[in-house]
Amino acid sequence: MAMIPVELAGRSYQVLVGHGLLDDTATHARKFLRKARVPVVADANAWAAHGERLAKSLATEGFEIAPYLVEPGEGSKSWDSLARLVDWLLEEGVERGDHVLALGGGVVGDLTGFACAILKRGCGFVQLPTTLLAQVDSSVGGKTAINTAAGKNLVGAFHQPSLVLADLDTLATLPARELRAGYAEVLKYGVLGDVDFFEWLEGQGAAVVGLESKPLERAVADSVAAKARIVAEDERETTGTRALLNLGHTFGHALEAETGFSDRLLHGEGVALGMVLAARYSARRDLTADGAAERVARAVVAAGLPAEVSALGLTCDGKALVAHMLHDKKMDAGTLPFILLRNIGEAFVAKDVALDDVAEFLDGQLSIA
Ligand SMILES: NC(=O)c1ccc[n+]([C@@H]2O[C@H](COP(=O)([O-])OP(=O)(O)OC[C@H]3O[C@@H](n4cnc5c(N)ncnc54)[C@H](O)[C@@H]3O)[C@@H](O)[C@H]2O)c1
Ligand SMILES: O=C(O)C(=O)C[C@@H](O)[C@H](O)[C@H](O)COP(=O)(O)O
Ligand SMILES: [Zn+2]
Repeated sequence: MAMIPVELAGRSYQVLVGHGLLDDTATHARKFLRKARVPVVADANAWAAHGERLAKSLATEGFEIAPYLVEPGEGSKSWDSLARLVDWLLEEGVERGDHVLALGGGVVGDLTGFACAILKRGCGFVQLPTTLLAQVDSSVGGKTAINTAAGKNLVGAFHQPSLVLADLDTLATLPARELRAGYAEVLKYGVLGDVDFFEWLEGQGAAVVGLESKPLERAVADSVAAKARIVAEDERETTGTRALLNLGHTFGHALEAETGFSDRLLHGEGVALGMVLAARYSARRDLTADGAAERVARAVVAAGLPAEVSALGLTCDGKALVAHMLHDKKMDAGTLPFILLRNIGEAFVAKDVALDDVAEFLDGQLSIA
């Protein structure tokens, strides 16, 4: 098992990565649970596959679960779901000093985290991530949010969990497409800041997605450690360091919006496409070393992820995608910073990108057969 600290003044916490952790939830989370009845917000699929193990673990320490099931899918990161969940937490009598457990992927983690951020001005929560994406990314770092009609994650809060238990065994029941989507965020850590990790993934990516124990544990633990370092340095994305974690997301979120936040394009797939677009756009501006962009694209394709936006069958043009980008939270006094590459492992924040140039670049990418 790996234990990775997220060091933040006054609210540091541990991320535990390993096998069988869900069976020991009661042991690890005990100090956060003050009442016999424990509210658990769970993705319905994660609950069906792993709820019993969680209930059994809590029962060994005398806890009883109050389950609240969330409908799977991005649609649950909505005002309606948030309102229903907050009402339920209030009915359950959750107090500020209590902790809520969130079992599931990034959708349940983001929704529950946000509900806990605003419930009575903030109660505690523990993340029990059950997707690869949630284990390597969304359960760590305290970004919580819902989507609105205008775009992705537009209403939310920074609210850190008190503990994260990433049980690798839960990934055994995850559909292959979801595993691949989560892998995009793993690859992201290599592309943005660690060429050695990227190279290791070029060799071991298939083993990671194939859930081979050792490579999987290393990939998850190294990803979490990379994220923990960045979050500790720039928790609220104010200095530019944390913005690097947004590599691929400016393009990716626009594609997610254009496809209606639906199963047509999963978040991780949008990130994979977005990373390739960011790399190619960097090449267009002569910023990157020769061949770097296509090397990123090859790593994406090798993992069974989409690398060509033209294959999505979108009918919009580049301008329409750029219009979605105007809602990006990185927007600053009318300028949209982009995360671009000098090389693999060397991402940086570019503040001099002209949006009509991006639209023109995207027109070309949309029509590549
Ligand atoms: N807060 C952050 O820092 C952050 C980081 C990255 C992504 N995100 C957000 O995370 C969301 C995507 O998360 P995700 O990829 O985990 O998707 P998800 O939460 O929708 O889960 C993916 C699918 O897997 C199912 N599932 C979950 N665990 C399972 C299991 N163990 N076995 C079988 N099925 C299981 C779910 O029901 C769902 O159908 C997006 O909304 C994205 O914006 C947030
Ligand atoms: O933690 C971060 O910071 C990230 O940017 C991680 C991303 O993978 C994640 O998708 C995040 O929710 C995107 O942030 P947003 O601020 O663009 O909504
Ligand atoms: Zn992401």
